[in-house]
Amino acid sequence: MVNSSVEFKRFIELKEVIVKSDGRIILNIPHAVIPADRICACIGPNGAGKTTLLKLLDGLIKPDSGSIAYSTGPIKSALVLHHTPMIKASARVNIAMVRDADASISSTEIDAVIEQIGLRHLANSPAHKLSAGERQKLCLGRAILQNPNLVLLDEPTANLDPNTTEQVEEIIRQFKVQGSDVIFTSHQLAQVQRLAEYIVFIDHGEIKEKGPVGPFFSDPQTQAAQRYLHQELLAD
Ligand SMILES: Nc1ncnc2c1ncn2[C@@H]1O[C@H](COP(=O)(O)OP(=O)(O)OP(=O)(O)O)[C@@H](O)[C@H]1O
Repeated sequence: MVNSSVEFKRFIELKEVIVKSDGRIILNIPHAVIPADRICACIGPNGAGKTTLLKLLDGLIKPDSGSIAYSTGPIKSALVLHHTPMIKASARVNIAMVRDADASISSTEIDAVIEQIGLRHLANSPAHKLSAGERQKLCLGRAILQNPNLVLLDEPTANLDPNTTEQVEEIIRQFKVQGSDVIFTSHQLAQVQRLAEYIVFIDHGEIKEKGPVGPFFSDPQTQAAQRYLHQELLAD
């Protein structure tokens, strides 16, 4: 397993991390270095602990024990989860809610982001009536406006059609271009191969394998990863 931080310009180091829920260990990471300087995909079976890892990296949850440190020191992250609730107001108002945390965000910036995510024609429509794909774009727009060092995306294109998936993938690439590091989860292996440069494979709350995308797909080292890839490819 590649575990050296030397090869990464920016990375996140987890040490002796344990996360429990109702007394059950749901994440157990004795030591891991996750690169932040390249688009990283966190994959693994349902219930493996991927979302929990994203929440942990965001600081939304704290580990029961252990530490998480960013090589650059404290950073600003933005987490985009599934099914983010919308308030009963326009898409624009929902996007502009990021001002609650950062009043310096201007109307011009908000308009530019609405344009970037392709929602200009829906800016005044009620956000709670948006489709799943439009809603996801809105959430990504909020994340863009937060100008994070690290953006964490939980299954960003789950249930989206191919065209919307492509649009959302382009928004994700733009995060990188605009200087945000990206870690996302996905069950879509073709997407992972399109977008990611590095894989973190989680199974039963443990990082079983990690490394560059190509070797992971062509020659997975652990039985767990081999089994997962085999099953997912059958499901595709
Ligand atoms: N708030 C919670 N309370 C109780 N258990 C939780 C909670 N959040 C997660 N879990 C449990 O932790 C485990 C890991 O969940 P997590 O959502 O991180 O998995 P995942 O890999 O993202 O799964 P999926 O691919 O299905 O989204 C699961 O067994 C889940 O039931």
